[in-house]
Amino acid sequence: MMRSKLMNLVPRAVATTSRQMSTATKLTTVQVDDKTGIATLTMNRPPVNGLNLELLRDIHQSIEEIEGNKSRGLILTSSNPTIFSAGLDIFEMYKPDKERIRAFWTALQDVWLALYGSSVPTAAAINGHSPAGGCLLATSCEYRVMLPKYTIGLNETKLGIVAPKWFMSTFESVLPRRLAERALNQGRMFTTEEALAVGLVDEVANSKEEAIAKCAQFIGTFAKVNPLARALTKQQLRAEELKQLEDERVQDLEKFIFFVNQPAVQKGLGIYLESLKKKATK
Ligand SMILES: CC/C=C\C/C=C\C/C=C\CCC/C=C/C(=O)SCCNC(=O)CCNC(=O)[C@H](O)C(C)(C)COP(=O)(O)OP(=O)(O)OC[C@H]1O[C@@H](n2cnc3c(N)ncnc32)[C@H](O)[C@@H]1OP(=O)(O)O
Repeated sequence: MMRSKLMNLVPRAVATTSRQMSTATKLTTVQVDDKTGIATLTMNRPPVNGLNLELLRDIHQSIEEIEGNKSRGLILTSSNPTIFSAGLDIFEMYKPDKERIRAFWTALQDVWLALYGSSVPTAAAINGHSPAGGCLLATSCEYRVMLPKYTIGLNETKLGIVAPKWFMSTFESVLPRRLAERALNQGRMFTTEEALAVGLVDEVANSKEEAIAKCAQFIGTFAKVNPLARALTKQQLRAEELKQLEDERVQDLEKFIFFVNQPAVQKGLGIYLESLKKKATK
């Protein structure tokens, strides 16, 4: 897979406008800035960018498109003004349909393999809350810029569920081990300011536009670096985690199906969904 991605590393021609590359997908858009050659992938599934099967498939398709169109980098962001992504759509896991939940988890694996293993430089413009699966997407990128007064983290234990190993190793690739372990066990959500202090995000910006500009600046730092050497370096650094999931995809899926169907887990998810609804009616 990486071999074919590496074939795409010939720099693209530089023009002066911005083009919408993909409108075929409904829940994501890809906009390539023809001046910088950087693609912005925007998630657009109201109300909270809950990662359901369709959104995950569209994100995957958009990443593949960006890999294929010789973009110089990928910036992941959201069209929602206050939420980057609320993480996995809990309705996919609560009283799940037998076939659909398999497709759902497989699509999540696809997205992570494509994003974490992307051959192009990646950055997240985190323009809102980013719990759980939202945090997974952000930490799969190489750089993070976040807006003030939001939260980010892996809060799974608070929901009575367990973040899979690859969620944890992604988190741990950003945070020091001791801090990552404590935060995972606590299900801790970090405010923007706390996330900056511990290095969970790299910079804070005051608007989405500024966040995207800072992400573009980060991607620009590779302008004078040989793209093949950069991609191979990234690939080697991330190879172990990628290989682990590639090798254990089926077992990972079965473990998820077994775990999520446990009565205690279903009960916990039901209670959590109720608490979200109650919050909305307060
Ligand atoms: C031994 C075991 C070994 C291995 C384990 C194997 C397998 C592991 C098994 C499972 C692992 C799963 C990993 C899970 C990852 C996840 O991502 S779980 C999802 C976690 N997400 C959250 O907890 C976020 C919850 N949402 C919020 O905190 C807030 O909604 C928000 C901060 C994102 C936004 O707040 P507001 O702007 O105030 O919006 P509302 O809260 O009013 O929400 C609007 C609307 O959206 C619904 N909603 C919110 N989040 C979700 C969601 N994640 N899924 C589905 N629906 C969601 C919310 O209920 C509101 O709905 P309505 O009331 O308008 O109908």
